[in-house]
Amino acid sequence: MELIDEYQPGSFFFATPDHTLLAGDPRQVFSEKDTFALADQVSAALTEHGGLAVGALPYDNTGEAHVLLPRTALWGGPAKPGPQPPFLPGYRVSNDPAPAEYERQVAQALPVLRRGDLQKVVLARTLLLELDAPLDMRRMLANLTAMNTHGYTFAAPLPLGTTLVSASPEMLVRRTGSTFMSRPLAGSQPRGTDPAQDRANAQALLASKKDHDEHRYVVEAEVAALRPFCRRLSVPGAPTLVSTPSMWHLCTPITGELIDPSVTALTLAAALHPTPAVCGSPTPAAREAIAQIESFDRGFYTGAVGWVDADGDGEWAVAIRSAEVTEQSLRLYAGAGIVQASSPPLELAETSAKFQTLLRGMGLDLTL
Ligand SMILES: C=C(O[C@H]1C=CC=C(C(=O)O)[C@@H]1O)C(=O)O
Repeated sequence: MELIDEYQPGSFFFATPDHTLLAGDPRQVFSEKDTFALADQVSAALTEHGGLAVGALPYDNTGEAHVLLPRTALWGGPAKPGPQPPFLPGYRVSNDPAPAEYERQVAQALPVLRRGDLQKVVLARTLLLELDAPLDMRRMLANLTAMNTHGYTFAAPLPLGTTLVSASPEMLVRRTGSTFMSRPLAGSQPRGTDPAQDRANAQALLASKKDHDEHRYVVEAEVAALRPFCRRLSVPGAPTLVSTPSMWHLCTPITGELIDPSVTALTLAAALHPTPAVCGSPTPAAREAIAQIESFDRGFYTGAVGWVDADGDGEWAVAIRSAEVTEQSLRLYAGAGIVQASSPPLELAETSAKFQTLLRGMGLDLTL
């Protein structure tokens, strides 16, 4: 019996390569916008009630969080559902912004990057799938989990009754006792269609100065955010390659030991979020550029989803490769880090490749 079989709309589902968590029936909901204050409120409630808290942080610190204290929380081993037979009803697809408009938005950021006020900005686009009949979320989650054995697959309930579904490859932070880990990703190439092309794409990524620049800003920002909490911080000198079924990425696994072991996983997530993997560098200028250039509200896309327990342990994933799902629609999101050397058509292609994670999870073979 898989925990995923117990999934009901409104449940919180969080699968990692190590375990599966299914939680529901909230006794309390926290919506505090200031994530450090949120972390303190959640810790106080966990001290009183025990157990754990689960939920989602939005991308922007002007949006409300949605963190719950569930009455029920079931843990299982790694989820191993089989791939599902086709389950998607008929659908219509539309882009927001249109692909040419996204290229124009990337081009709009380039002069600002060249002036040097901004080193990197992550710009996103969305794809709306309107369905002819209700979506079977449980089968979609099962299919995503089956295809995404090395990353996170989650479904987090959101304030207005929608659900954030994701097959994210990126760990924001995992705390176990006084030690923690973060695995920032930035710098990407699509997987190749044959083994030779796939290897060539991986080698091109390893050799790309533009992608190493994109990656370096994330590592530098994470180190600056984490150092005040750390007795020891270990950061490899160069990133390594990691892959998902759709993408290659550059990854730097950062580990550390806390000075104060009462600092929780949620406080560490608050300190890190939003990293330049989803926002940019420096953060205030990137935030401003995103607000000016992007034409939609990110909501919980590029936020963080995870759990924290009464001991302060927990794990938070970056909410990318995600979609906001209603009963009969999915809005998929994909972004790309833009730096001085970016080219609008290549960034458009990168976001199209990133959409494939969820599209394939739905059993769709769509050329974008
Ligand atoms: C913002 C996204 O990906 C981030 C994570 C990995 C690689 C990225 C990149 O190479 O641009 C992005 O920083 C997304 O998938 O929507």
